[in-house]
Formats: sequence, C-alpha cells, structure tokens
Amino acid sequence: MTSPGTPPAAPAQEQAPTQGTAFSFGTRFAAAMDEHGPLCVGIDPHAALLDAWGLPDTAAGVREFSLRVVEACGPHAAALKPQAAFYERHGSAGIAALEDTLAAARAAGVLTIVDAKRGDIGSTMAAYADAYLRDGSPLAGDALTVNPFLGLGSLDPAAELAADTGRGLFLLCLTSNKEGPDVQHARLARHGRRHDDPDGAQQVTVAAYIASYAAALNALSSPLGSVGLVVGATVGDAVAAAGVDLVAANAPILAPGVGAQGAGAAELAATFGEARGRVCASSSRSILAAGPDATALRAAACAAADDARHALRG
Ligand SMILES: O=C(O)c1cc(=O)[nH]c(=O)n1[C@@H]1O[C@H](COP(=O)(O)O)[C@@H](O)[C@H]1O
Repeated sequence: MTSPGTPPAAPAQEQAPTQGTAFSFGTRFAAAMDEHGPLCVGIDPHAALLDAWGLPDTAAGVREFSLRVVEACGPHAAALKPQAAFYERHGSAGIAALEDTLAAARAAGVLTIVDAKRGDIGSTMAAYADAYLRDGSPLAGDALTVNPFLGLGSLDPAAELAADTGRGLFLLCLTSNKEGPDVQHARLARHGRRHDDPDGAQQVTVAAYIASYAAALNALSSPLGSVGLVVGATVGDAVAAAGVDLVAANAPILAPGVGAQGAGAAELAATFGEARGRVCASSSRSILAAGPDATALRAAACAAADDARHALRG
C-alpha cells in the first residue's frame, strides 16, 4: 500500500517537500495508480445511498458510511475522494465526520483527495490552503480540488503550501457536466494571458490556460507533477476541441464521470490519447451502490479498478 512512509524511490531531480511527507503527491499518486490501478473511489454519501444502506441521513450515518467505504475500498483504489458537500450539509458534526474519514484513510495508508472545489482571492485562498493542505490540519488530505475561476494566480497560496507539504491540487479544467464548455471552451480576451504566452497572442481557451498553469508548475517533476487537472471522462473530443495539451501538463488527471454519469471504458480510452497513463478514473455512485455488503463493495471497486486499468493502460 502506498503511504507517505513507503513510496518508491524518488527521482533525483525532484525536490523533497520541506515538511510532512518525504515524497511529492505526484510521486505517491503515480505509485498508487501503478499498484492498485488507476481508480479513485468517490465517497459521496447521498441521502438516497444512506437510505439504501440502512443508515440515517445524519452526521453519524455519513460517518459510518464513509468508514465502511474506507475499509472496503481503500486497499483496492489509488485514492479515495470524499466530497465535502455531503459532510457540510450536516453542519459541524458532518465536518467532524469528514475529519474522521480522512483520519481513517490516513491510518490505512490510502491517499485522499478532498473534493471541496475551493477558490477565492489569494488572501482567502491562503486560509483554505491552511485548512486543507497544512500538516496537522484535521481536514487535510493528500490533495484538494480547486476552482480556478478567480484567476490562476489566486491559487498560488495553495500551490505553494501543497508543494511545501508534499500535497497536491486538482484544478477544474474540463469538467464532466454539460454546462462546463460554456466557460471552459471560451477564448481568453485580448488581455488574457497564459504562462507560456505572456502577451496573450494566441487567445487560448480557458481550459488550455488552466492546463498551462499546471504545465509550468509541473515542468521539473518526474514521474508526475503534483498540480493535477480534472478532466471528465464524459467530455468526448473536448480535449482536442479546447486545445488542451494534457501531455505537456505533466499532471495527474482526475477523470470523474465514469459510471453514473455515463462514461465507461470506451470513453476513457478515447478521451485522453497519449496522456492516458496519467489518468485516474473516478467513480462514486456506481461503486457505492454495491454496498452496504462489504464483500460486494470491495468487488465493485476491484472490478472498476480492473476496467480502468484495461482502458487506460491495456
Ligand atoms: O472534482 C470532481 O471530482 C468532479 C469534477 C467534475 O467535473 N465532475 C464530477 O462529477 N466531479 C465529482 O465527482 C463525483 C461524481 O460522482 P458520480 O457521478 O456518482 O460518480 C461527484 O462528487 C462530483 O462532485
């Protein structure tokens, strides 16, 4: 199992983080995908799922649901991704349940991506980073999903703290929902800039601009940078249509939309081209629906990991 204490040998050119884990998130995530298959199991304790599992729609129910998923699926996935909204809806006790979920995953040596999709002006982003990316914070996982809508520079405090503590980010880039292209395929205005085109001459899409931020921060990392991208498995030909260079991004790619949103092995294989070795398929409801029986839940995670491995690495 890949935990902060047992990663593979780090490549020579990679800088060790100054505190916390000894290896970068990208290195640990790449090792976890190699070991368990490129699957992330989302922990989304929907009210309907709690009901199906015979659990109450309360913080206690959410906590019990989550701990069972950690135990059954943790050993069979590259990462677990608790979705913060399902905890937040139960107030402070729900947040405590998220903390307990992260602690259980940490104790089991399973990587976690906290799916909170945070984004704000830089000074506030620093506080979000402190909550989700600081050593010792009870809400810190191994990575955090972030929303770049306030501009890429606004994410710098999170990128800096993540790099310092061996954690990672996943930037929303081409999301799995049908409304995403309205914003993500838009071309930058004349004054828009991307990191490798400071004069803005190319007028790239918003998604390509986001990917170029990851590329700049991941440039020296091997085997994989720690600034990841979210690209839905449902996006069809959007990677090419939006001019997103996933290979140059050198980023771990989180691909939600597998299962309940309709994408499967064929979509995974078709969407990511030469970057598919860096992709981690992400499913929540389609795996969680196999519970509450632990054996069935485990079997669903293993089958999904096998499918993802064949689609992305076969
Ligand atoms: O960041 C995400 O994880 C995410 C990005 C995206 O583009 N689409 C997307 O569905 N997600 C999340 O992935 C999960 C999908 O759940 P299922 O549709 O049940 O597999 C939810 O928690 C979403 O919030």
